[in-house]
Amino acid sequence: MVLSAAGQHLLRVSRPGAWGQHLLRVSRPGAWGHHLLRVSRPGAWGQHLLRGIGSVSTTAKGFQEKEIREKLQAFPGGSIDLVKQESGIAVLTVNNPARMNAFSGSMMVELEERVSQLEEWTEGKGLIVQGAAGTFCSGSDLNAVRAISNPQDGMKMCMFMQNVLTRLLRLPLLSVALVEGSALGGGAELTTACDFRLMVPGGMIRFVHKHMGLVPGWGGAARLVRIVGSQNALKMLGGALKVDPEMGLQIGLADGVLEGSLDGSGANALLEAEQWLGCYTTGPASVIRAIKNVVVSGRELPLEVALRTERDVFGTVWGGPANLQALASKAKHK
Ligand SMILES: CCC(=O)SCCNC(=O)CCNC(=O)[C@H](O)C(C)(C)COP(=O)(O)OP(=O)(O)OC[C@H]1O[C@@H](n2cnc3c(N)ncnc32)[C@H](O)[C@@H]1OP(=O)(O)O
Repeated sequence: MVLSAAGQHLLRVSRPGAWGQHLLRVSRPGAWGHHLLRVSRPGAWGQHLLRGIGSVSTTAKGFQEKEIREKLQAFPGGSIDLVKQESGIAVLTVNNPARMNAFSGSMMVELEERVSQLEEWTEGKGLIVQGAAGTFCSGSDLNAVRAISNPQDGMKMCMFMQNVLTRLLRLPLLSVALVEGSALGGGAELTTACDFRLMVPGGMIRFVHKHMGLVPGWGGAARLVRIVGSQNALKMLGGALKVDPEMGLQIGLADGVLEGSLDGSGANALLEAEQWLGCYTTGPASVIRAIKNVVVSGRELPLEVALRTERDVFGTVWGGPANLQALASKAKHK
């Protein structure tokens, strides 16, 4: 259900007149340029609203998702692979090693499809996002970038990726970016679309946009400010800083440093990441997903709406199987 009038606070990045003329407005609902924060509301007790709080509107003026999908498909290569595991932790792999896991156009479209699959995965609790072959992701495929370097197409690609990454972050799963090797440009933005970042020694997160004559456009700057604060974000973007694991920990970008691969296959780092994430995903899916939902609403919604959402989510777990079992076991929390 789309939030109704009083609670609707919409963050809109809108465009007056021609493509390329950017105006950043924080505004109220009504006219054009919608980025809607949607929450679903349970009709009755026990009804699960854990589809997450959000599909993002793709109806912003000038943005025809079908059209941009077709355009992106014209730049093939690589894949986005998804493995859903019995443990409730899925692994999403950015797979284009010949181009250091750069995002081709078809990979952008595949990412959207994988996010849709994860939105439908009701048993899921966690997600690890990694790159293939020991490196994370070198951003958008520069061959595709060159071919769609006109402002209209660039803006459409930007909106497509911004929507997809917003949906990724809002999934009712605790998500981790496993950063082995380099996360550059759009790859750095991708790391911020996860709840946590784990870095492997030698790993690097670097917003190289400035050197490309750009700023982040996939939502990476907005998310970065929320993660490390505006001072650090300014330094990272302004200096195109190479953030290694040590600096990552220091500024709060990294949540942990792993030992990393023993054999260069990435297997050990993935195992370590699964163990790390397992500390937070142990327990019933309904509860873990509810935890993510209340945190996302607290982070993204105005307080009044977040409190209402929290009540609604609370209603989905109160008196539920996990709650009743805990009461029956007279659990002590020493
Ligand atoms: C959203 C905005 C954006 O994301 S803009 C894109 C930002 N990213 C970049 O500018 C990355 C540019 N690439 C690099 O700096 C280097 O290739 C990095 C990733 C550091 C790897 O260096 P190095 O280990 O020496 O390998 P290399 O340069 O020989 O690369 C191997 C092959 O991969 C390719 N590659 C790499 N990155 C991209 C990319 N983003 N798009 C397309 N191709 C990429 C290289 O061109 C190279 O290909 P080839 O072997 O020469 O055919």
